[in-house]
Amino acid sequence: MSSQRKCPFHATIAETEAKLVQSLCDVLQRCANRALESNGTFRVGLSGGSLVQLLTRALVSSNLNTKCWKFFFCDERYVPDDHNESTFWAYKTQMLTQLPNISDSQLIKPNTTISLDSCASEYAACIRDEFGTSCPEFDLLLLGMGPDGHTCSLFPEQPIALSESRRIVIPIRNSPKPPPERITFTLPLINNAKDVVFVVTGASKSDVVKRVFADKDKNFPSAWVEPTHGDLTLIADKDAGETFLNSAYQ
Ligand SMILES: O=C(O)[C@H](O)[C@@H](O)[C@H](O)[C@H](O)COP(=O)(O)O
Repeated sequence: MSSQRKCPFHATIAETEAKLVQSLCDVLQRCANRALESNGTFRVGLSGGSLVQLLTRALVSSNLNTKCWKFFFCDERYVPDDHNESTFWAYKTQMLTQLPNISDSQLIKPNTTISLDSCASEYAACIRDEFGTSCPEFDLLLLGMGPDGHTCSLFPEQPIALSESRRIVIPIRNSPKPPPERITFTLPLINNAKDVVFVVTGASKSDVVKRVFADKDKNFPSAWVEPTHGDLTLIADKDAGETFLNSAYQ
């Protein structure tokens, strides 16, 4: 099952990790400049996994001024803030420790001390307040992708989450990847962003990168990411990008 992509699509398959980090720096610079010129704040959505280290490297190696940046979480595990499975905690302990100019208050995190449903709805309200609109438009979303084609906490086994059309953040109760309880951005919020960038590494993802970005195979949640008025970018290392590179794509 494949379909035509309507949004502009860019792909970078980086030969080395240094080049991948440089591509990420370039995206950050472009999106931050645009946001800061137009409204004085750069709002970016983060994902967990390998992105934590890659983004940290990108920011450490660049001289980007992050003073007016705000970081949100495209998904978060429903665990205490200082839990070793918390994505917030990963950024706090791995990124903020290396970037003292970024303060804790620039990480806008979900409240995982309340019920899971409230955590999701409160985070949605927080995002709507931040943007002053019911239809927030992130300047940039940085997404990862699992070998099963999941992104954020939208998993192939959970089609109802994928079909959410009203709420911008929802609770997830049966994530096949632990921990089972999470909150996640939904497609209406993801696809309203100005730029959505997947950062994907590792040979285990080579086939799925091709299935998602070349075949646009909707069996994989990542293939549903298609900004309605923004750009879609894939930044992959050569292991993850190999099968994609060898295929014809448009
Ligand atoms: O909450 C999670 O389980 C992770 O955030 C997860 O969704 C991650 O983003 C992808 O699995 C890609 O992870 P890697 O880049 O580490 O492979």
